[in-house]
Amino acid sequence: MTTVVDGRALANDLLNALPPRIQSLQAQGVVPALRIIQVGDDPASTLYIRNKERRAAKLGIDVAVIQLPATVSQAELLAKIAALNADPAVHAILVQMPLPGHLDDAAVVAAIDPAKDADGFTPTNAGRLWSGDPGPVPATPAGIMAILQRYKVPLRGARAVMVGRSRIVGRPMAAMLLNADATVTVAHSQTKDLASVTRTADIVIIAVGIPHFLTAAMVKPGAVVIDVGIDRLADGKVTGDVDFAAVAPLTSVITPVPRGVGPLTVAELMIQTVALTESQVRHEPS
Ligand SMILES: Nc1nc(=O)c2c([nH]1)NC[C@@H]1CN(c3ccc(C(=O)N[C@@H](CCC(=O)O)C(=O)O)cc3)C=[N+]21
Repeated sequence: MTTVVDGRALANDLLNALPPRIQSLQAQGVVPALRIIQVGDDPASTLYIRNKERRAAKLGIDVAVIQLPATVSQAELLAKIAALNADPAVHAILVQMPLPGHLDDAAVVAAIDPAKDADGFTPTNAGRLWSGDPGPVPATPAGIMAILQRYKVPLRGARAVMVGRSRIVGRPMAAMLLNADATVTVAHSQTKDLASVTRTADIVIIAVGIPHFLTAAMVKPGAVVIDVGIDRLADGKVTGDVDFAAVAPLTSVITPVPRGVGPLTVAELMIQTVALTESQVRHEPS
């Protein structure tokens, strides 16, 4: 029997815990404030950002998108981040990825104050995660952990294969699974005989950005399959990295695209924004 994850319902459930926390901050005169920096106007990024904005506004989070032209210089972008770091009314900052090629991703991410790092991408917070210490964590892998927990997928001792090694998904996901006592393999574009690796997995998580890349021959019967891909087909339809029709019948639990991992990414970002605000309020000099 296959269970298809309802990402939208789980996202709504998680978000239901936020209003009391937001109200308690408001009672202290604080409105959680998230700033999203978008460089250029990639339509997919604009859509994801709109979903984040809509959610934030609905919750009473003060959200604003700072649009910078695709030609912005590294120095100008770093100056914008420095200004947000210094603004006590801003609690959470994220720079939407990917950035145009002339910008240095690593340097841009490293410029964000780790205490305001909504995505948990800064080296400080990535290091905390790999060390097993608390801190802000990347939203997509955090959302996947919420799915695995809600659908009661056992992690201790389980064989988990992460396909993809990006800063935003693969690497932090591997750390979170390891912190949860899974046996973790990270596979990627240079992995030899990928199918023989994924077929050993109790849990396969894929984030490669290639439509229908994971086929039935790559999955062990009864496995859990988590699809992080948001891939656009020629006809404009959105699909995932998993050949869902062929793979789903083999699985115990599988996420669809859309309405699988995506809504959890947005929810976890809201949760992170509130958590960062709470910790800044606690640490405020009185
Ligand atoms: N600094 C940074 N942080 C991010 O968190 C970040 C990023 N850069 N760059 C791009 C990825 C992608 N991402 C998504 C957000 C919302 C949906 C989402 O709302 N998905 C819906 C709708 C999908 C659709 O219809 O296209 C769903 O899957 O049901 C998906 C993906 C955040 N990302």
